[in-house]
Amino acid sequence: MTEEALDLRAGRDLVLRHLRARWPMLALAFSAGLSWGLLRLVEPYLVGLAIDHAIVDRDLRRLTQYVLAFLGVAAVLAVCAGTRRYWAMRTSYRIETDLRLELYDRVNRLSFDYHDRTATGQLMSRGSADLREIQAFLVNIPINSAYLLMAAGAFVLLVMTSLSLAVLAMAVFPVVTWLSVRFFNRLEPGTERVQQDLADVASVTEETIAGARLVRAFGREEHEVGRMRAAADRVRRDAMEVVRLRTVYGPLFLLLPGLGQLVVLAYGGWLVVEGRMTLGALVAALQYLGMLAWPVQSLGEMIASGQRAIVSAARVWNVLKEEPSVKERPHARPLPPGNGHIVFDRVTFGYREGLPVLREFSLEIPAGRSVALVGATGSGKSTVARLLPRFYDVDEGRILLDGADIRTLRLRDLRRSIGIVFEDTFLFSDTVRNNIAYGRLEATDEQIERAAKLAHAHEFIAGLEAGYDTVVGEQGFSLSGGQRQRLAIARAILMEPRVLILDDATSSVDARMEEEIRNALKEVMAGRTTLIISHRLSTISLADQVVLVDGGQVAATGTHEELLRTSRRYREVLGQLEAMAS
Ligand SMILES: Nc1ncnc2c1ncn2[C@@H]1O[C@H](COP(=O)(O)OP(=O)(O)OP(=O)(O)O)[C@@H](O)[C@H]1O
Repeated sequence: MTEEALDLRAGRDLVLRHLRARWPMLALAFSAGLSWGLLRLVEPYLVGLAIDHAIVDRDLRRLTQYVLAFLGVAAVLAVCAGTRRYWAMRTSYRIETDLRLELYDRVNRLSFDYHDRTATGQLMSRGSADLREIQAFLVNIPINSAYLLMAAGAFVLLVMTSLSLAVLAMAVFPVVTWLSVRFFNRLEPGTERVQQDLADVASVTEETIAGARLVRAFGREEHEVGRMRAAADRVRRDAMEVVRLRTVYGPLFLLLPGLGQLVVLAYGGWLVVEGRMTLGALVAALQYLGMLAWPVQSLGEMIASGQRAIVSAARVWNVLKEEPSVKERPHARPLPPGNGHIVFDRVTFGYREGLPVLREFSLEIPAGRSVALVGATGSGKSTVARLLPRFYDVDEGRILLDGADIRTLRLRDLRRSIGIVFEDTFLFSDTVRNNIAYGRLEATDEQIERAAKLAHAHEFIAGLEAGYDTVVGEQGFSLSGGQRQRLAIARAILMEPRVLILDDATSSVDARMEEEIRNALKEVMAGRTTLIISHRLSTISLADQVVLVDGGQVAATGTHEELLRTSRRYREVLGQLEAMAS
């Protein structure tokens, strides 16, 4: 779906930075691995000695000595192999966790505009498939280095045994390496496509699960299954392409080194028969050659796995490098004292450059007063509300809270001072108590209950099967729209915010529920600066003042009755809202 630009160098640097940070573990894995690689070379040497100096000479005492020495080496090898594997695994999982936390920390800090333009499934795939790819490569670094060391040693020993034999036996290896590089160069784009396809499948899955209700409501199950079929088919097709490549090249990789062994057996056998080489040396040479085969043919795979890991790391880097567009200034101030006096001073703002939603928007809300923003759909009401907690920063003009430009304040202070109730209430799979206390974990049971009472939620909570301990949210008890909204109101007011924003907080409930929520709102709004955005007249009428937003500006202000009398546009907009509601 989305093709993103990848900075491979940055991906590599990211992996290196994490390897450096975990160097003690890595050093342990390497030392065990390298000891293993060197010791493996001793085994064929011992076998050669045993044949030439014990078996051929029929000396059983010596044979026993060689067997015991072989056993000793094998035991140390086993310990080294275990230690290498353990520390390689430990390092790779540690780095995967480090990266995952770094990624999650970043995602949690990014501003709204980032989430506006990034598909959730893509982000989820960064945290799963891509991190797995990196881990799979990391775990193989110490292991493959050990194999490479072993192969280099085997090569040297083979040359020392017989130069002509080594040259002949190695003749096939350039072919194997060439094939390997060719294979993995073709494999690489294929596996990259599969990775991207899997991210797309994750996107579709995430959307259909998150939007399950919508899918059912509109009877679009078949369409969604069709969408998944297309995405899943792409994975299958691209994965099969990779399988075809492996089917062709895999047997070649087995066959060619076998030819090398054949050459050694024939030419080396001749050398032994002619008495120009000992039998032990031939057996050792055959074993050295065997040790070379695997590392040489898997060289391409190592390179490809490294490339895949770097592509994945570059994708992860694309998230890590994002800077939140809304940032706290270096010497940000705490919140000044006050009761929530708000000024929008000639604010211009647009989500995209050159497309302003608000144009020189000016509005003053005295502390403790409530204002309802009314306007046609898409006129920018919610945008006004999103600017106050700095979900986005204004392009021009400024917003003052109790006299301070909000950009000079500590972000956390600012956001904690604003309670927001959105149109759809998100509940975590957790208890009612924890959902209410989400913004203030240290709140006592009494405080939570008081907030619930104010929000007219206490009664229904008390009626739930486990009261405040009932688990709600996706995996728990399902609450009605009105109940969810009242939990959201309780959650907002538990923060004792200076400013309360109700963004379409009553839109998803029926008239009777709205009545209940309205009663709750009346109490929590008393004496608190409140910004109401609603399509419902009854909710709008809760506000002291109504502001008509039109063309990105304040078109008129007054009480509901005043505007009804004086503003034709207000009457028009209300007409539209009513038409929509009915
Ligand atoms: N995240 C976003 N990215 C880009 N454009 C956006 C975004 N959110 C809103 N817009 C656009 O900004 C304009 C104002 O949107 P806003 O949500 O503020 O309107 P609203 O008055 O609250 O509408 P409604 O009454 O339908 O909720 C609309 O044209 C909308 O398409």
